[in-house]
Amino acid sequence: MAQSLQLFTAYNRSPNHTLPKRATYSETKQFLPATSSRRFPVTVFPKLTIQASSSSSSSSDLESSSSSSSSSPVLVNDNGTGGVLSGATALATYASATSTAAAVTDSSSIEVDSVTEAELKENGFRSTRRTKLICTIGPNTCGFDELEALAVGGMNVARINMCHGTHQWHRNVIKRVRRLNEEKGYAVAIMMDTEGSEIHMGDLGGAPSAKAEDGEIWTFSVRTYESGQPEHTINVNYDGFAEDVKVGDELVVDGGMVRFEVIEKIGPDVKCKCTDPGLLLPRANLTFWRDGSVVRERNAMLPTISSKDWLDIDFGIAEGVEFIAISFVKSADVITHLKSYLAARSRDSDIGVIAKIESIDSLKNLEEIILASDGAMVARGDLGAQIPLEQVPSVQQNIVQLCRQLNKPVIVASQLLESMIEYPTPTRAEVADVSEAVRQRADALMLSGESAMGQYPMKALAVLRSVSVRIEKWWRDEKQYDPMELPDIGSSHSDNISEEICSSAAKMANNLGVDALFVYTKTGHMASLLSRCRPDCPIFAFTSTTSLRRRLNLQWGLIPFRLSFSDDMESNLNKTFSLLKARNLIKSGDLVIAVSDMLQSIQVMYVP
Ligand SMILES: Nc1ncnc2c1ncn2[C@@H]1O[C@H](COP(=O)(O)OP(=O)(O)OP(=O)(O)O)[C@@H](O)[C@H]1O
Ligand SMILES: CC(=O)C(=O)O
Ligand SMILES: [K+]
Ligand SMILES: [Mg+2]
Repeated sequence: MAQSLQLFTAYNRSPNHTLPKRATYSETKQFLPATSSRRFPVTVFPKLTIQASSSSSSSSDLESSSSSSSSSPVLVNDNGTGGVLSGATALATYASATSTAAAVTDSSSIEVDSVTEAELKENGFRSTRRTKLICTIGPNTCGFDELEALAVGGMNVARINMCHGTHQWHRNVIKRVRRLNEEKGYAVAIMMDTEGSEIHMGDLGGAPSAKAEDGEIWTFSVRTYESGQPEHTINVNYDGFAEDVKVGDELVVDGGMVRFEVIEKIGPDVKCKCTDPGLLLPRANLTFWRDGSVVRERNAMLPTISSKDWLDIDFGIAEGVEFIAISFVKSADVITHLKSYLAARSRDSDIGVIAKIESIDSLKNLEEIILASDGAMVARGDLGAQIPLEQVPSVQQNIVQLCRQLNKPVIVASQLLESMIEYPTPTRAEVADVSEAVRQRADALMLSGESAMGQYPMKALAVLRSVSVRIEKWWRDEKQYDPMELPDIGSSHSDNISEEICSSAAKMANNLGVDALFVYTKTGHMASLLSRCRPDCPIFAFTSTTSLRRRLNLQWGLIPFRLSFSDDMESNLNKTFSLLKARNLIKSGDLVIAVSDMLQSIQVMYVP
């Protein structure tokens, strides 16, 4: 070790540290001006060299994730001068290049997924993507090949929505993702999203969608239609529906995708006139509005976790999902209740509970809900149906900030690239929206219909990836460090020491321009504390279990590896250096800062 400095006292935190000038990294991706109105962003790629691994290590205990990889826009162009490929071609080329890398690594004893490996080697640590990407899996992405293409394209977490499909369908998706992880070394986590018991439409009698035109009269009814659904009829899942609505109310489908006005009530049937035409999707959410605000009659008393949700949760436990996202959370109690249920039911697994913020009640109790949860999702689809749309951006920013302060991962979801359900390129406004979420340093961005049933799931993911990398690079080049004040959150002195160590390590990493932060963590806590600081270099998180490795894959900037390690940091570091060097993932002279759960210290060293 060329230089090792152990600090047993934490540095003082300064919110406004100045940073030294850093080398700029060559551009890997850029948007060129479009000449036609809809054009896929083009990609300029640096040379990608795949090097054979010269591993001499006998250890079989290191795995790295795709997550990091995720990152990049790395694609292949062997002249390095800016050949232009379409996103899809580029992805395919990259995939084939990296599968060569995978083949090379097969002969060695260290597992590392090909995408991460190729990217770390080619672009260096600093240009790896920090923002994590979640894809909702649906009919267009549930096959093994599609799931693999998503993993290659940077999917860190696969979301399954229990509003749709059977347990068998979801089980097959989970199995395929697990197989992908096992065979290819990815660390794609599974997030199960509950249906919740808010009011929603039925399944449209099996039709994939239905078009509602301006002025058409539709009937919303609690009746279920055994023998086929009459035309322009929608089943509603909430028994009190016809009693609760009034003539003149506005009925809002899916947060405003389609609107109706209630014109007549006939027993259980509610006749409505379409005032804002659009596409009705199966099981879309329904809200009704009166005098400018959302009406919450008896439906406000519906349980957050319905009996169907409990069955789905049992399914999630049995399948060993990493995260359960709870729809329409109203208060912290439900999260606490679920967490104790999970603790009792699944002693050996540690399922993270994500609170979906998508109702007025959840905004009222925001801080206590986030504190009780393991993360939060800004579910803008339903949220935008409950609060005026123009409030959604500021609410998003507040939730993202609060989550970071409370050290909980946060996901920005819904309509990021909505137009890509139908078109191969995003709108400028969508790109701006994605950029803003990245600039806010959300942990993760989520695709919904774009990846579940859209026509261009891989392209939508490629857009998230390239916009993330581009915006992250831009803020690094512009030195736009985020001086967010991070309050102490720990309840014990030892927790506070960990926080101080992580914030000091992150600050040192920025000031010294180190190549990577290393964290050795048994619980993931120190890794999340480093991620919370949003440092300027990637964080290699070493953990001893595969399930924790997958869980860490939701958090900003973490590149999770599985590694068997001991309490002896010196030997952990030497082992890690030799394993990573053998794979050409780091080289002599790289500057690294390391922290761990086991020893309250910060070590700064050059890779020997
Ligand atoms: N498992 C599935 N099977 C069939 N279609 C699906 C599935 N998952 C999603 N979809 C389709 O993709 C669309 C968007 O999916 P998504 O799960 O993101 O819905 P959402 O409305 O954003 O989420 P939520 O229901 O939690 O509010 C759905 O309306 C549905 O048409
Ligand atoms: C994701 C989700 O549930 C929403 O946006 O409503
Ligand atoms: K859901
Ligand atoms: Mg929702």
